[in-house]
Amino acid sequence: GHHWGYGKEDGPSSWYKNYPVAEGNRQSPIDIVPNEASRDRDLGPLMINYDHCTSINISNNGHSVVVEFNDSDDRSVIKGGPLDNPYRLKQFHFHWGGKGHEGSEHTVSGKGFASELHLVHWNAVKYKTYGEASTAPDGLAVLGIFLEGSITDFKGFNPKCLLPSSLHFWTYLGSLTTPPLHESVIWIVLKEPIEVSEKQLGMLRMLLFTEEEDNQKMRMENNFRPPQPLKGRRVRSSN
Ligand SMILES: CCN[C@H]1CN(CCOCC)S(=O)(=O)c2sc(S(N)(=O)=O)cc21
Ligand SMILES: [Zn+2]
Repeated sequence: GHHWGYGKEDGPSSWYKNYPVAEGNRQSPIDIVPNEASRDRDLGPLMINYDHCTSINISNNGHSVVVEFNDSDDRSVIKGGPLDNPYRLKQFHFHWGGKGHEGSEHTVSGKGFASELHLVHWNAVKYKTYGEASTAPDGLAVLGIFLEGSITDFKGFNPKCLLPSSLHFWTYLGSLTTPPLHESVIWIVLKEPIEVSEKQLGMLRMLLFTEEEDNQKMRMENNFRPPQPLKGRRVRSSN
């Protein structure tokens, strides 16, 4: 398929050439401005159940580090909040920068975080396969969690213990933040960041881009798309 990346030639500002939806009306990420978000009474609490999540593998897909889960049943689901159905956990991955407060995809009043964790879920009630859901306007729900650098521990990759204490969130209708940029994502961004140690962030930064076919190695960092135009969308806030 079309090769894309985060470099000068193949990065976010050139994705529109092969993926015209990059200039669509519900692109992600966005800059979230808290006092412009509307508090919505009928946004119920988010319900996250990862107790029996079963990870299958961890891989470097050349764009991020991805942990895949068994999504053959409803054992790991997210529901409530803006969602009309339970959405099944499929994978999680990270976006990060080379230093400091650059690296997250969403920003809050222009402020970025060192990294952003995306837990990707799909609507298995309405769609038969993940692929089908990934192109439907209500097919995916991605939970975004900001990571900021400080010296604490985070215990491995069990998503349950990657969640902050508060599940207060912002939500809006958006897209995948990488090609194919499908406008199929209900975004749920938690307000409270989790803290990871510089050591862990360093580990993320150490990951190399490794593409089987091309042998030149690029450092995998700054794998984030900048905020996209809101185009009149409403951002809602949980109570
Ligand atoms: C590098 C490609 N990243 C894609 C791969 N998938 C999309 C295509 O799937 C078709 C079956 S995905 O649904 O796993 C997904 S979610 C996000 S993000 N950053 O918006 O959370 C990007 C991507
Ligand atoms: Zn992502």
